[in-house]
Amino acid sequence: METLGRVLVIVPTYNERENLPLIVERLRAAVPEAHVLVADDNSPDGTGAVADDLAAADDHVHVLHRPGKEGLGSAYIAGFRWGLAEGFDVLVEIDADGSHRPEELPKLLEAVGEGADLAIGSRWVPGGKVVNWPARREFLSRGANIYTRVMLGLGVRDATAGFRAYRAATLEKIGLAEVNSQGYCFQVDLTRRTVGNGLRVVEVPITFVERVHGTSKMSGKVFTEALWRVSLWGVTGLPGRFRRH
Ligand SMILES: Nc1nc2c(ncn2[C@@H]2O[C@H](COP(=O)(O)OP(=O)(O)O[C@H]3O[C@H](CO)[C@@H](O)[C@H](O)[C@@H]3O)[C@@H](O)[C@H]2O)c(=O)[nH]1
Repeated sequence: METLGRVLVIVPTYNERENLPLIVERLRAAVPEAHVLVADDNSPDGTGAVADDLAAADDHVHVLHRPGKEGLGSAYIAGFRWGLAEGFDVLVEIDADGSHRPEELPKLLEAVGEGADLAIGSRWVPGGKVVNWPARREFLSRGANIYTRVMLGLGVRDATAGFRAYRAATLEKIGLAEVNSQGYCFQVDLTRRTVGNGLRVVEVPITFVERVHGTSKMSGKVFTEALWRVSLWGVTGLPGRFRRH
């Protein structure tokens, strides 16, 4: 297995005051050498101030304050740009709410170390599962992934997953400047760009646990954006049209 270099875990937050200290503590324990970047969209509940306190107490924790709620995709892109500028070699996405278990991050990093350009923590491969998700959410996620597979033919079972590890070189290659998807379809967008560039995607089975504190930011707007964008990508071209070489 190759040495990974410096790892940055990006945690996007919108109203995650209760969850943030827990996830940061678990991340720091699970992968002590990794740095953590909280990308907060000026959460009304004061998550930004909680993040500042965590950063003041730990030199491996950093905060990106953004002026207002601009969506998950835009928060991650800002985090990626920060991480690439700081010279990190692997950039990780994880939800703040504990749905993704930091204790499973070493498995994702191992997959990158073994040659994956993108490792996805997947609910829908053998060995993957969801715990405590309402039937409606499970139906929506499974349905969205089946629809995405049929429309885009990416060969990925959990293209909407939000627990991921990217090589920096992957993010540099896939054209972040052209990404304008905002909600959860951002995950599909980056997946199709990675596949379209001929890079290697590996799905690692994970257990997704429904949050205990706070609420999901899933909304009609997020759902509608995903539906029309995936349809558009499906009818306008194969992943190959994003190939940059
Ligand atoms: N900065 C910022 N963060 C946001 C925003 N919207 C959501 N987040 C943060 O993004 C993470 C995921 O949001 P949730 O609202 O908790 O997501 P979910 O409904 O549990 O959705 C999960 O499943 C989706 C579908 O499979 C995934 O696409 C998604 O990434 C996530 O894993 C959380 O840490 C949340 O605070 C935003 O506009 N700005």
